Amino acid sequence: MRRWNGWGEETTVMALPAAGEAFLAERVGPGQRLADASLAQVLDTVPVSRLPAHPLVSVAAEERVRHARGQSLPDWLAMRSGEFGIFPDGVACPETAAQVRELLDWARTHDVVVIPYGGGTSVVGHINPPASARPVLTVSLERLNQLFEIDEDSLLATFGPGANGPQVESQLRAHGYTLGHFPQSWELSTLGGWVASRSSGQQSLRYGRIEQLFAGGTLETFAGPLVIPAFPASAAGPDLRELVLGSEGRFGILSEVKVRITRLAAQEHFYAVFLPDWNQAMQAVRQLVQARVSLSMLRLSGAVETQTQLVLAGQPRPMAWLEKYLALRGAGDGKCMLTFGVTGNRVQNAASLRQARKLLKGFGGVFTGRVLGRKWAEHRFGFPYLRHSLWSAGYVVDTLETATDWSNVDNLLQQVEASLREGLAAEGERVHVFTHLSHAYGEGSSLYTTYVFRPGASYAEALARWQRLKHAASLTIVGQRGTISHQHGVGRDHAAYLPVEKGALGMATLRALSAHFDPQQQLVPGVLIEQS
Ligand SMILES: Cc1cc2nc3c(=O)[nH]c(=O)nc-3n(C[C@H](O)[C@H](O)[C@H](O)COP(=O)(O)OP(=O)(O)OC[C@H]3O[C@@H](n4cnc5c(N)ncnc54)[C@H](O)[C@@H]3O)c2cc1C
Repeated sequence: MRRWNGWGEETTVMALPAAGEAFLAERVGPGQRLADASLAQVLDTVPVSRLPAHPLVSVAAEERVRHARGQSLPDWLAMRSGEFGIFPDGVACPETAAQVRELLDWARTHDVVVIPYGGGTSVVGHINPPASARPVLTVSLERLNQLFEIDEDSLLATFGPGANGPQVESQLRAHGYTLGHFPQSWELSTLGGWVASRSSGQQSLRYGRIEQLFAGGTLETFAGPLVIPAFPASAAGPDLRELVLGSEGRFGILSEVKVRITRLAAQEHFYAVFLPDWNQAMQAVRQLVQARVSLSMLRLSGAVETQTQLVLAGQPRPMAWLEKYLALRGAGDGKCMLTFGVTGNRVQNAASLRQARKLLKGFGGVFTGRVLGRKWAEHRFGFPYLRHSLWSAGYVVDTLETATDWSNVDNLLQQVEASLREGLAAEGERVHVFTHLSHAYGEGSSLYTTYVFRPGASYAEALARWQRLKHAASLTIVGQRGTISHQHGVGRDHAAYLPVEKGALGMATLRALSAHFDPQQQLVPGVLIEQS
């Protein structure tokens, strides 16, 4: 069963090795454990629903608790402390597009606020019910998860929006296809959520971001259904898919999603290479993508992330041998690990691997084969579980991400890291910060930063610390030419920083679109566009 107060399946655990705990204690101090609330305690705080009865709407307390929060750090603290504050008044799980329509019509009649809910994996406060005088209905698309149609000539597949990663892939793989969209939240996040929040998967280098995969579909809005047909390409004016991508539920509910699919590859392997220092590593990655070497993923860890990963691997002896070997080959202190994948047929993969190895060798890269790459692939969806073991050990972990052009990547990285590292200095606290580049493009790269800190003596203190860190990093990002989000979206947590990026006219355009599709502002108010 899915955890009600954290990530993933209750039975799945990713342990923090003893060496990992010691490593963190050395960097930020001994852990500080806070007591968790029980589900029974939280259920006692759920108020009576304000919604009128409807056959598709459940007002059961547990259902409302389980759909009240996503996976952001404030969500995590709310769930662990039991202080949710606000719950949706009800949860509906439509099974057909017609039921989605029916629920919107009903919400309009009864002046109900509506929150489209995919997998609830948002990390920026997308799906949290707002404080509102109107009742709030969460519409979970989880039962609308089928593959409706597959066009094998055109490589197009039509799904219900609530299909999560495993449901998308298992239904496509049965026919020999893949979508190739693998965000780290793949286990729980959904097609509709990916489109609505402009998601990026780990293998976007081969398959593209969701923008490239989303071919069309239907958005049910308060102004009626917006049907977007799929074309291989079109010059028929502005592309309406762009209205839906990143709309974060503000314009309507996706009830059907058409995606571009790919035949399953014959072969796929992941490899690890260590580069002597950050500068050479970054140049190597830039050249790999600009030379269009055909890789399916790459992830370049900075020196601190590399060191942290080797400790968290929990195998001190083999890692010590590896480090000795790498140092002998010129990748000592300051080394950076690059993990990359090749996907295709044997001939294509052999050629790509040869090209990549040759280029990386020119930057002092030490090739270590497939072992670490295989480990990455095995655990690629497992790392989010580490938040639990870190929490039990008394540490808070969160991540943030951005993207910028190559000429600014290093500057932005250094500044974001510094803003986090020094963010709690006034109260004498240290923050362990590390970064990787996860999605590289010809013109620039995404930056994905993880930070670990101690919660302090109370939940309120933990939240205040996070707010300070998040605000400092967000100001740095928008002030230094980064986007406020490369893949997590805007939600509530980034909404205040969005105007810097979009400008006054851009924000006015978004507001006008929202008013057009949702005149009474019933769809996730406060998300994407701050309430005035
Ligand atoms: C551990 C972890 C790892 C993550 N890794 C990645 C990653 O690698 N790449 C990445 O891109 N993101 C990642 N995320 C963020 C998150 O998974 C994505 O934003 C994802 O796209 C959200 O999908 P969801 O189905 O869970 O949507 P939800 O969280 O349920 O909703 C997100 C937004 O989409 C809207 N929405 C959902 N479904 C619909 C619909 N059918 N119609 C209209 N609007 C809808 C909601 O109203 C909300 O505004 C990660 C999150 C976690 C917790």
